[in-house]
Amino acid sequence: MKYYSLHKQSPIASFKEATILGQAPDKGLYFPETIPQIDKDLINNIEHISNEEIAFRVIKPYVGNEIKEEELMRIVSETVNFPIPLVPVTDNISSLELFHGPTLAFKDVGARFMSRCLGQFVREGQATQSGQTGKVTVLVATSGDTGGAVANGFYDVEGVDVVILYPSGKVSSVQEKQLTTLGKNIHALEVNGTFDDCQQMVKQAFTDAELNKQLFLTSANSINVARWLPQQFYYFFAYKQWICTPSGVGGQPPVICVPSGNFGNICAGILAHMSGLPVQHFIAACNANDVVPNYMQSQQYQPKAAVATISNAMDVGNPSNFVRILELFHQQVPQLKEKFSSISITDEATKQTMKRVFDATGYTLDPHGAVGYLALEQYLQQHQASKGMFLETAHPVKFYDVVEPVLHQTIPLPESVKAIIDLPKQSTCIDPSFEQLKDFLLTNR
Ligand SMILES: N[C@@H](CCOP(=O)(O)O)C(=O)O
Repeated sequence: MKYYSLHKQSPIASFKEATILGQAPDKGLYFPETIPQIDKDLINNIEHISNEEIAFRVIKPYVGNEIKEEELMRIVSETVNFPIPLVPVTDNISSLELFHGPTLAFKDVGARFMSRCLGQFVREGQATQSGQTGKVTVLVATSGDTGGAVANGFYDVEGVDVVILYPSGKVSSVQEKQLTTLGKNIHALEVNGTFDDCQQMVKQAFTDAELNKQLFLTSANSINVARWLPQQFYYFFAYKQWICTPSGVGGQPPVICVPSGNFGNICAGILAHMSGLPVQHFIAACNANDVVPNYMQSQQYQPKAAVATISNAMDVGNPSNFVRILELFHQQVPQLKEKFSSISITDEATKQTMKRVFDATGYTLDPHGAVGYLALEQYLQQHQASKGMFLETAHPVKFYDVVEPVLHQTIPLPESVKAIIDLPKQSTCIDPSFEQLKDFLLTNR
């Protein structure tokens, strides 16, 4: 598999090159030259195939021979070694629980896969250039969940330093502890700005000649193909379970609703579908950050400053991966509209949904899941013959300060949260200034 830059001004890259670079030199996102078609046997017999094998067969065409088969099998096995259950919530809505990994969010899948691939390339000595320190510096911007997952995935990985930028005061207290308490090779920069400022500073770093002469920088956001592509796995795991539920047993493919911020997750789902995974329709559920819902109405893509909401991991005003979605549909809006809708949900409606669903079913939604649930419910009201699932992208405990007062319930702390909740935060405060990021990187290399 080869990857081209969506800006079409950079040389074609291999999986290894695209992983190591993160973003193409012309600032474009890498995109696969072809969309591999999944062997029909995988879909037809999926309920008899292990998650490890599904993941291996899905990712293998994207990796090619750049990682040995037995090594790739080890990487995918370690990536998906926790449960990803599909849980029925009502007669026509199920929840794909993606929060059973180490940092309690869907980002664990991509972060674990990418950290292991990059670790392998570093060990092989292929991730350094002359004049640099021999270390790779992973830069990542987070609105909440990516930071913790990347910190956990890369913690103590030899030859890799991680620098996480997060918007001060705009992530939950559990998310902040996850990304600021590990120490060792993990450094947190608390930026006095928004997620978009953080993302912009990170992207600028990849194009700064002086920085790139002295440091080997890469990205662990979903702009990196090794973070983005493995997110396809759980759409296949969802389908494997879906066909065994009353909703899927007649062969009707699901509507899938994805709480969306940077749009890497839903973009991976659409890619899986285009490779052959049966899906009826995709819904991108957004909070008040409604750039994509607006685009679907007006066909005008107008990024705007992110606004803070209770589903903070989706507080993104300029989603990086929407360009990949347009590319998947060859920039054809009618085809896009047939398969993809986007709905914006307010904070008030999010809270009401959390309460209503808990009272009616006993199911605890986190604020992101509640946005997904409500958007799906609204869609199904207009499409009564359909049934679907939403992705429950994070554990409600990550947002206990929002969830507990709404439900009037206490959410028990899992061991992984108990272990960090009282640890001191270690972070460096900076302004949303590229020069300050650059100083930090050059001083701390
Ligand atoms: N929602 C994200 C924002 C970054 O998204 P990514 O998938 O590109 O890493 C977060 O939680 O940080």
